[in-house]
Amino acid sequence: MNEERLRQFAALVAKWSPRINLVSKGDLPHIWERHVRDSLELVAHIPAGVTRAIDLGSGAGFPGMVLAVATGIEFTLIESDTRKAAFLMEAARILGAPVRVLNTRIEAAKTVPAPLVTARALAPLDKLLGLAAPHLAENGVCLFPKGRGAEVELTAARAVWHMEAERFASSLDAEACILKVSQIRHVGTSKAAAP
Ligand SMILES: C[S@@+](CC[C@H](N)C(=O)[O-])C[C@H]1O[C@@H](n2cnc3c(N)ncnc32)[C@H](O)[C@@H]1O
Repeated sequence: MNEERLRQFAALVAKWSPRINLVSKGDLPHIWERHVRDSLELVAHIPAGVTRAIDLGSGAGFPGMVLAVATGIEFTLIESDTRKAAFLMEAARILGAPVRVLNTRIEAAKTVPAPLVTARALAPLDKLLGLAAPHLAENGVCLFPKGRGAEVELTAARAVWHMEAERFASSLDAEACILKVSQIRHVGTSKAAAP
C-alpha cells in the first residue's frame, strides 16, 4: 500500500470538496477514517491475479481511486457527474494512478467486462446487480460495501437474481459489511444479463 499517495489523494478531496461537494461538510475532517480506510477494507477480498477492475458511480473516488493507488490494479471509474469526473481525471494525473475515467452513465458506458467490479453507496443490491452485470466478466467478482440493510437487500435481490454471495464483517463498523457476489444470472435466464 502506498500510504503517502493515499494521504495526497485525501488532501486533494479535501481541497476540491468545498467547490464541488465531493464529501459532506461533516466528513471533511474525517476523509481518511470514513472514506479511505473504508475503501481499503476491500483489498483483502480482491481475488488473486486481478489486474483490471471497474468502479461504478465513483463520486470522489471511493473505493475505485483508493484501490487503484493501493494495489496498482488498473481501474476504470464510471461517473456521470462532469465536475466529479473532472476531479477524478485531475487526481489520477497528479497521483500517476492507473485509472481511466468515463464521464458517462453506467448504463451507457462501453467497457471491456472486467474480472472485478466495485461500487459503494450507489444503489440497493437488486438495482446494483443490473448495473454491474454488463461490466462483469464471466467468473468475475463484485465487491460492494454495504450498511445495516445488507441482509434485506440480499433477500430482495434474490427474487430477481441468481447469485453466489458471501458476506464479510467490516473491521471498522459493527453494522457494515462487504458483499462479495459472483455468478450473477437474472432469474428466468440462463446467462448473465441485465433485467
Ligand atoms: C452517493 S455517491 C457515492 C460515491 C462514491 N462511490 C462513494 O462511496 O463515496 C453516488 C455517485 O454515483 C454517481 N451516479 C449515480 N448514478 C449513476 C449512473 N447511473 N451512472 C454513473 N454515475 C452515477 C453520482 O453522480 C454520484 O457521484
